[in-house]
Amino acid sequence: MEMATQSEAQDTQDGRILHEWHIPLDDLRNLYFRPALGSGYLIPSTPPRPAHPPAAAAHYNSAAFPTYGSRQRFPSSGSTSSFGANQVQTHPQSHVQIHSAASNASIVTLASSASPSQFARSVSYVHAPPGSSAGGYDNPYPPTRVLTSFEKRRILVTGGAGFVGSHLVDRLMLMGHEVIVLDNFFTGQKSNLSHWIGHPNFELLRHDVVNPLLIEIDQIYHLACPASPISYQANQVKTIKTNFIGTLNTLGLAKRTKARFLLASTSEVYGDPDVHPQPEWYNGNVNPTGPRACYDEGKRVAETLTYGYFYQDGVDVRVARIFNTYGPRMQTDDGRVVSNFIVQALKGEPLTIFGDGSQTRSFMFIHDLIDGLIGLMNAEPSQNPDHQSSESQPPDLSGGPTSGDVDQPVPDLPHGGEVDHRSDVHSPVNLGNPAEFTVRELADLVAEVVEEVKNRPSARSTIDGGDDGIRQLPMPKDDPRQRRPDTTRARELLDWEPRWMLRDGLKEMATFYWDRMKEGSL
Ligand SMILES: O=C(O)[C@H]1O[C@H](OP(=O)(O)OP(=O)(O)OC[C@H]2O[C@@H](n3ccc(=O)[nH]c3=O)[C@H](O)[C@@H]2O)[C@H](O)[C@@H](O)[C@@H]1O
Repeated sequence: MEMATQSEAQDTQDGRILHEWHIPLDDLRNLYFRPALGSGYLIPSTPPRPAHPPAAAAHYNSAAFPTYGSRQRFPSSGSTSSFGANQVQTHPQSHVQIHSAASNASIVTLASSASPSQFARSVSYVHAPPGSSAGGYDNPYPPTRVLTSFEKRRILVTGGAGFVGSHLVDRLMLMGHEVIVLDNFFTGQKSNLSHWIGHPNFELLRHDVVNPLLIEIDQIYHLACPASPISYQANQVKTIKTNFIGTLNTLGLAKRTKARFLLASTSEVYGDPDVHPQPEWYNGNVNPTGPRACYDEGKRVAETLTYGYFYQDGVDVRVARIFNTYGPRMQTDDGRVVSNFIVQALKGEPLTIFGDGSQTRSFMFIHDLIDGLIGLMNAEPSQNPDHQSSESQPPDLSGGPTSGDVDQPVPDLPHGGEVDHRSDVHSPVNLGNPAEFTVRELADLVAEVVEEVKNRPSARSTIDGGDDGIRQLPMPKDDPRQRRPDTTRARELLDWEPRWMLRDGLKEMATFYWDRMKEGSL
């Protein structure tokens, strides 16, 4: 495919270092260009009855029931499933046996009570997305790297079932790490991660970060918080609580376990900026009482807490300020502009432009963001004395870091001037694509790309809502007029630059939604 060729060529031709987190694009695509569990349908089927059903509940186990441990044919799905390689052992008296099976199928057997007669009434479901074969692989999981115990990290991703979180989890799993996902499923979805469920390196916890959690962990990516304006404004108090109490709890966990902590902050900390493009030293222009304040101020206090734990307790912290990001797995009703426009264009509906469409944003494709996040988490301060600039020397901190784990305290970010960022891994880092577009330009590009994806002569001509297929709606309050990251720091510190052009990323995302439309789930 055109995009794969381009991206792969960039990997090898732009002269930049390939890190262990640069996974081949096709391996990543395998995880989202397929029907997710949860987007298909359930096919009832009847498992073969055992020749000699056990007489008592205590004998209900996988040894007594060959169904659970051997190859089995499910006539209704017409395919052969192999569950032996991926058996889940539950307590013998458990009412539910769950077998993660092939990459796109699983069986859930409900034995409503432990008696032979009731077993006869038990029902099995093969979960088979349309067009899939239910099972068929001995190892149902995508191949992951094998790491030594020295290299392998136990990594917590809060909000790991969401759009950004699930792509991060994919990458960390493919890299061979052990990943624990924590999500309250307010905006996250289990189907984003269904391909990992049952994998020995993977654990999914339904847990809200506003409650403390006691686990052992090496690294924490703290992503938990709805990011779309309609989601975070739906319950403003909860949004603030998530950012404040949730971050407090997660930092407490980092402190106790001495884990490295990365906060997913946001470009929204700059508010409606009066400095353009936005460098990290810019302190922003946020309305503390407006409708966006719960998120903007929530993330600002999350940053403040992060540096409180850094200075006071020596927690090894990283802060990524993430600019507008898009890609496959964004929920279709997410409400953000890219998902709205693509879904509207695919459905032949008018694209809803808020205001006159002259406001600007800089859109980053999800794979670029994940490169940046993992790069930042693993960045170490440069040991090269040439890189130790005076600005990045530790300021005089009475009562500064108390732990020897921390390499350098956060300097005050200098306003302009010559700075060498390579020695300062702790200060905030902008992650965004500096290519800036008006919302109107985005609408035009989306219409073109969707036309290509649908392979129709003119998608735009099929969009209702006036001559140009646009419906103009009022501008939301406090909506930033312009936004573009200054990415100098990310480039110098992480050797990171976005590689995905907007057109290519939009095509990838439109193809993802188009597949969902064809399978009937959109
Ligand atoms: O996508 C993101 O990463 C960011 O999305 C939002 O920030 P915002 O820039 O307001 O994102 P959108 O809701 O996608 O809006 C972008 C622009 O498009 C406009 N828009 C949005 C939706 C739509 O249907 N039409 C439309 O014109 C909005 O008014 C805004 O000017 C969140 O507040 C951020 O936390 C998040 O980081």
